[in-house]
Amino acid sequence: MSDRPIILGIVGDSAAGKTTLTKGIAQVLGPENVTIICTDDYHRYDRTQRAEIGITALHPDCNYLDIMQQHLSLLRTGQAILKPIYNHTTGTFDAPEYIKPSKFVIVEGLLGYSTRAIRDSYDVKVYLAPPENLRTEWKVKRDIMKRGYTEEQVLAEMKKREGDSEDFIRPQRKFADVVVTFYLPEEDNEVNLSVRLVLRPTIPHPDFTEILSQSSDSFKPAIRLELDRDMGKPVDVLEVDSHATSEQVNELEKILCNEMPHLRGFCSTEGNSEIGKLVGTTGEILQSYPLALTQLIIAYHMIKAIQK
Ligand SMILES: Nc1ncnc2c1ncn2[C@@H]1O[C@H](COP(=O)(O)OP(=O)(O)O)[C@@H](O)[C@H]1O
Ligand SMILES: O=C(COP(=O)(O)O)[C@H](O)[C@H](O)COP(=O)(O)O
Repeated sequence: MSDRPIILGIVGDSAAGKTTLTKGIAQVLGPENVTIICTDDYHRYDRTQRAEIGITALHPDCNYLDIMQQHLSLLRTGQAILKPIYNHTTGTFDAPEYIKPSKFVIVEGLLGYSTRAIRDSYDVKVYLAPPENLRTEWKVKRDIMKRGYTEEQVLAEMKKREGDSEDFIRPQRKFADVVVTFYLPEEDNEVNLSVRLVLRPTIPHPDFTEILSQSSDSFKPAIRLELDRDMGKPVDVLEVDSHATSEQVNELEKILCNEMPHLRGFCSTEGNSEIGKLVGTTGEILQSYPLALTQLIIAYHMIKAIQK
């Protein structure tokens, strides 16, 4: 059993869904067992300074990556840090906060896999890659509702950031153990999101062969495991369609929960009504099976890491 904190990285561009997934995983692991760190706190410049210099928050030079790395090393050995705080409302920094790591630490942000030393700090690495049109929709709505911007301002900022997204954010995908893509299926009238999980062989995934055997060329179940390539390398891909039924979801949950008794309370067979819930872009509460299964699979890896 590991007696140091287990560290999960969640990386992706702005409004890719990092905070939403982080909260969902913390709920499965028990919020009292989880310390959440947002790496926006390691911005080197405040909003006014960034505008003056003409640099975006996505550029490595705009962040104290060295201090982030020091802090992750300390957290990994169970030591406390004095973490800066970037305030998204004011665009400036608040007084730093003292943080002692809990059993699990989730580190979410823009540049979490950009150096070798930082990457080596994690037990599990997740990258969020929604299609760009969906991310734009999420960012516009979220930044209007929560961060006080207008639609024009958000779109102009995204345009300004595009070069840095391409150069510094997206290349980090290749370092992830799991790449998560929520997307809107093409079928007419579909409003719920499906998920595509790229499972790299960098960590041992649950045994999904039972699911693999159910697929065939002529029959495409709502939950399926496929072999594919991602960034040129062979990977397993677990697809969960938005229209998967609760019975189909339960089958997958059983695979996870039989191996990991701690997760049992979160399998919907046991009737947990909270898993997969999220706050939508207009503040509405939604519930998604694809999100619930994503939360469970990542929580599975965190608990597995603690057992090592
Ligand atoms: N899995 C999801 N399903 C539906 N909507 C989502 C999902 N993830 C994120 N969103 C929406 O996108 C918005 C931005 O997500 P958020 O988690 O704040 O992104 P990030 O932390 O990466 O900036 C959220 O306000 C939420 O409404
Ligand atoms: O891109 C992000 C990261 O946050 P998230 O991933 O949660 O979107 C923020 O916009 C910057 O940290 C600061 O920018 P601003 O000047 O808008 O505060």
